[in-house]
Amino acid sequence: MKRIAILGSTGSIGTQTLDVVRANGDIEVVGIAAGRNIDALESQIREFSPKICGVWDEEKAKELAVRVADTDTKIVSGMEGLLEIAVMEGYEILVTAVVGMIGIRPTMAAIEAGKDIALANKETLVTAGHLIIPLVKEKKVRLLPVDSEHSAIFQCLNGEHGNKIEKILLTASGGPFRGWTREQMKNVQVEDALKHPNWSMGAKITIDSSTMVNKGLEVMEAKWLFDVGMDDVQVVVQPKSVIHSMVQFEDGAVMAQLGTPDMKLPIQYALYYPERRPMKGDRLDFWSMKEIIFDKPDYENFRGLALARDAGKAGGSVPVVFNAANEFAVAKFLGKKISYLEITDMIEAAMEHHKKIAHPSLDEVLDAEAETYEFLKKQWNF
Ligand SMILES: NC(=O)C1=CN([C@@H]2O[C@H](COP(=O)(O)OP(=O)(O)OC[C@H]3O[C@@H](n4cnc5c(N)ncnc54)[C@H](OP(=O)(O)O)[C@@H]3O)[C@@H](O)[C@H]2O)C=CC1
Ligand SMILES: CC(=O)[C@@H](O)[C@H](O)COP(=O)(O)O
Ligand SMILES: [Mn+2]
Repeated sequence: MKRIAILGSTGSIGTQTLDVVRANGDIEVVGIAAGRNIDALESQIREFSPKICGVWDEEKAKELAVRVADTDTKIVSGMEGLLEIAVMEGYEILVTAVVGMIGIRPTMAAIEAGKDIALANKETLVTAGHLIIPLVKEKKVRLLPVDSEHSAIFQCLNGEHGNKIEKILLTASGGPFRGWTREQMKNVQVEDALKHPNWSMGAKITIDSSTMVNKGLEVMEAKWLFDVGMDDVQVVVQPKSVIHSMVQFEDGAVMAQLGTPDMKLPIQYALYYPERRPMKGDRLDFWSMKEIIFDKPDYENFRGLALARDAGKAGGSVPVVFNAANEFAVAKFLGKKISYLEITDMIEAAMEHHKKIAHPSLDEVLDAEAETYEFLKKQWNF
């Protein structure tokens, strides 16, 4: 019996992780956590009987505790709650499926406690990769990628026994505005940007895919996971998301992982690695697909992708500012407080304003996040 804890159990990745648990029947879920959605948490408690459940919002945590008083699940709240789940005894894999930099501290605490990490949350690695990767090595735990492209790369590397990567070919759908100019994107509304061509995901990452900031974050994520330089990761637009990513080796061979757009595969692969378990669901039909189209990314109109490259190359605290500004801007866009193009305007302004710290400590990472929020609030009069 495997035992896991899931931070972000009510979200897109969290609920699909629970689907994988249901389908396999040999995983015990000992801890779950979410932000505010206590209706979903209550039904998860009743179905999976976790020992502990975290709710970020303190009031909601109190409400949930009353609702589930008839169960044995302990309810905790806030960051203390997330940390308590992360370090609890009696489980092996933490699924980090919360959205945003909030994932850094519990992920690091879990690694310190010797847990393997199934990592969906890319913001954690983008902003704290310089702290997390050495810690993973020191504690000898496994960092198992869940993000579809990184799972694909991980699968392509399986059995390569340390053969050197010449290049990572990171595929991108290009999002709903592929081929558009900035002029055409001026009046994009939230509802338009939430229509991803291939994947059904949470709101924040769906907006990130539309701006291609998601791909920028993923280039930095690949840099940390696979120990390559920013220029060793080539973004390849492949609109149907059939090829989830590829690895080119020094002899010119290219290995690719293909599949339907279903996150349950990378989630299951991470949970059972190195074993492949059977999985029901759609299969690719190459006869009806007929062709796979490729294109170059458009760095001029998708400024977020260009800014991500700059941030990744600058390193230190700059990716923190890139990511924090994007998290702030996307929340404002989803709340209909700023226009679509202001997302990248905010990222650019925050990066220009920031004075780089070469090797930020965890406190400096979190301070750079807070300072970015303060700067943008002031500049945009929030
Ligand atoms: N969805 C996907 O297919 C993919 C997602 N990812 C990455 O995985 C992560 C999760 O994405 P996704 O599942 O789409 O996001 P969702 O928005 O669907 O879910 C986010 C989850 O995090 C919880 N949460 C939010 N804030 C807090 C907090 N402060 N404390 C505790 N829990 C919190 C939410 O709880 P509540 O419901 O209460 O708000 C919810 O359970 C992101 O980093 C994303 O980039 C990567 C690849 C694919
Ligand atoms: C499912 C997943 O991993 C997402 O990150 C997805 O890849 C988004 O697609 P694009 O960013 O390529 O549009
Ligand atoms: Mn991805």
